[in-house]
Amino acid sequence: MKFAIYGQYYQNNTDEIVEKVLSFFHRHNIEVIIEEQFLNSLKLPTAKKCQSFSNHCELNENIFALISIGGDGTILRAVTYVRDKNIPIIGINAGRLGFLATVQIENIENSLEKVLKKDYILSKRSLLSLSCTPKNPDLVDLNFALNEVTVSRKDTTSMITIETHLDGEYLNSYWADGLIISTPTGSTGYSLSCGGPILTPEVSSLVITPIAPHNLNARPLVIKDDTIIDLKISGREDEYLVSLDSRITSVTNETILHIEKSPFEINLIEFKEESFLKTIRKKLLWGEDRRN
Ligand SMILES: NC(=O)c1ccc[n+]([C@@H]2O[C@H](COP(=O)([O-])OP(=O)(O)OC[C@H]3O[C@@H](n4cnc5c(N)ncnc54)[C@H](O)[C@@H]3O)[C@@H](O)[C@H]2O)c1
Ligand SMILES: Nc1ncnc2c1ncn2[C@@H]1O[C@H](COP(=O)(O)OP(=O)(O)OP(=O)(O)O)[C@@H](O)[C@H]1O
Repeated sequence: MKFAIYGQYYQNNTDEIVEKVLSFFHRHNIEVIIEEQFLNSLKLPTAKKCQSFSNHCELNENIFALISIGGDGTILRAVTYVRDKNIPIIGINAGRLGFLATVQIENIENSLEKVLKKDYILSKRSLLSLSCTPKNPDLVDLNFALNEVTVSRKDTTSMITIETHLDGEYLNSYWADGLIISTPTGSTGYSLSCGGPILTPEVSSLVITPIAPHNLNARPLVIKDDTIIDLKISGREDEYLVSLDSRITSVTNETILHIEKSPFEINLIEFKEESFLKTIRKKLLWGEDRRN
């Protein structure tokens, strides 16, 4: 059995967190491989003895799970290493919200113990894939998103028009700052901030949420997740922005975006005491009513 460790940032407490993880695995005689840049940032002597990986090709199906140390942003990056390899992700929350990264630092050992006993739930998360006509080199390799694909205006305060087709049929042209196509996982991220509904992770749906539309009659729309979405954008500037989770690039106005569900899923390791419903209550204060 072998585990991979990934982190994006080095902070005052990073060595302490990694030390907890490594000493647990050392006690259980389990091999660990650490992402190269993260490993180089660590000062911990025990970490220096571990092997490293520097890209997704170096992770294979022998890895039992990838441990992401950081916040939700780090999990989104961790997905770019795991891709379609079926390696589950465990998120240790060293950040603020930690909506996807649910293991708290004080529960590291307890949670890893449960992983070894297989006392966990694999939460299957759908992703979105993006392709463009004509092709855009920036969107060939990392063309998938766990949270959402967003289009938004660039270098202008002027709104853009987003002509939207679902399975080839015209839906409408949003006149707005942008448009979010969100997975169930992403429904608690950017889409939520723009008035979108929360989807539980297992539903087979996507949400189309406009960003500040100048219409009273454009509301978030829930659609089947096997729908093929085509977007054609026009506006005063020649380019607009496309983002996949936290990665962003510019695209010219003539480009047509094709968005559909990815052929693979990401498995997030969850523990019974940190279910999705508990997480929305705890981290989004869902349903909190101070009067009662
Ligand atoms: N106005 C907004 O709410 C807004 C704007 C831009 C991006 N985002 C979100 O941020 C993500 C990128 O993360 P980043 O770290 O690069 O940006 P960031 O540093 O601005 O952090 C975004 C915040 O969104 C939270 N978040 C991310 N994914 C989430 C999810 N699935 N459910 C609940 N909360 C979630 C993170 O915990 C963090 O607090 C995007 O995928 C998008 O969902 C939100
Ligand atoms: N390896 C790490 N060690 C210690 N702290 C970390 C580490 N990675 C991230 N953090 C802390 O978490 C913060 C946020 O990290 P990250 O970008 O992964 O998440 P985020 O998208 O901002 O989401 P969240 O709201 O969950 O923190 C960082 O600014 C830092 O304070």
